[in-house]
Amino acid sequence: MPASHQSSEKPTALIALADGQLFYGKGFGAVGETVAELVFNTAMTGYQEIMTDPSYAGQVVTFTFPHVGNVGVNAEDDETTDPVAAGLVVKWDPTEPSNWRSSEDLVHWLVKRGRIGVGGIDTRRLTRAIRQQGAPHVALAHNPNGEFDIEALVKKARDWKGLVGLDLAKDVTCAQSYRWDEKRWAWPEGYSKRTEPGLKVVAVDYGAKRNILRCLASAGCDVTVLPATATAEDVLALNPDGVFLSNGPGDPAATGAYAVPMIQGVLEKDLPVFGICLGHQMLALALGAKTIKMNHGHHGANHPVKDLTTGKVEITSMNHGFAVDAQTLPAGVTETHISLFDGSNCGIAMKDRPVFSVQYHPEASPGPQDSYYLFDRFAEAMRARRSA
Ligand SMILES: NC(=O)CC[C@H](N)C(=O)O
Repeated sequence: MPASHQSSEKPTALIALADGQLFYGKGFGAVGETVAELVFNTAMTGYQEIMTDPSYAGQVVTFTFPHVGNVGVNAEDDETTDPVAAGLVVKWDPTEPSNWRSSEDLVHWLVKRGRIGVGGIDTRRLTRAIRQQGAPHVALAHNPNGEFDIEALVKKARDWKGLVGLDLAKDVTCAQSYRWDEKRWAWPEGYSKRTEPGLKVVAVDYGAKRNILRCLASAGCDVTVLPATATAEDVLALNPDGVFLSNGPGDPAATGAYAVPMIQGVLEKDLPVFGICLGHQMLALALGAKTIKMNHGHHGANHPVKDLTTGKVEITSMNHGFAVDAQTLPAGVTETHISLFDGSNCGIAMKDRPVFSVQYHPEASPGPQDSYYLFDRFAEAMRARRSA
């Protein structure tokens, strides 16, 4: 069993919460400081996908599962080019990786990519603090000589303005449009390319995870990705069969300032539209509903969701700190999915139109694959429109 950080060792990392609570640990990865919102994730696998999920911009992730780093890091599982989460907090220090796909260990990967890790933390206590006070603002510091200016760190955490009102999609979106043809990973060939003619999908990138694009390709879509600030004219000029709205970081209300007019322009045409997570929230805003900040959000790979249209329960992957307020859904829009943890909204659809979205992550990366059917539902809607 790896030893967690012992209190007799001099701590080399500090997590300072805005309310003054301090958590000392052992630093690894990059040296330095960062200020962010602190969330916890309950997934037992997929730390690499979690660290590289662009929706985690502005957040430090506490892993409630203790064995993080044990399968190393590989060249295939990044959800975007670099880690986006601001840092990670774990109970056990990462051990030597053991996995046939591992090409690097987590610690060096974090060093190269400038992300701080903190080990030896009582993550149950920290998670309880997050649940009790709502996702706190924190300053994370890693200093090998163990010296910390505690007051300054607490002040930095306190002064940080937080995610409400913050548009981060602009920071993580692609700079230019591009085509995507890689399909989902499968044994034994790994990733393969879509070669057959496909349904033309424009995916608007607010911080898209690669596995979402792969799921679209596997469902038969010929995907063109456009930057977050694309207008309805840009989207419609490509004459798509359907429009996809991606996940992404930050406050949907802030990103909605430019995304909502684009979505409303697209909705004037009778096109299938599918949104995931931030894309779900912005579709809801475009339809006239409101979003709210949750207490500590949902982050994990074990979240039960009920599909109200079929009565089926799916176990899902989630990562969101905002939610659509179902009370504000206008006439003509139904709630299609709810969380069985807290009843919060997890999906909407327009009545009589193939326009729908979910709050969770059907691309399952990391997490269960119960919800892949949504990509097929989107593809079927596009095929139906073509043959109408
Ligand atoms: N995964 C996502 O797209 C997250 C959406 C949004 N930033 C939230 O935290 O709720």
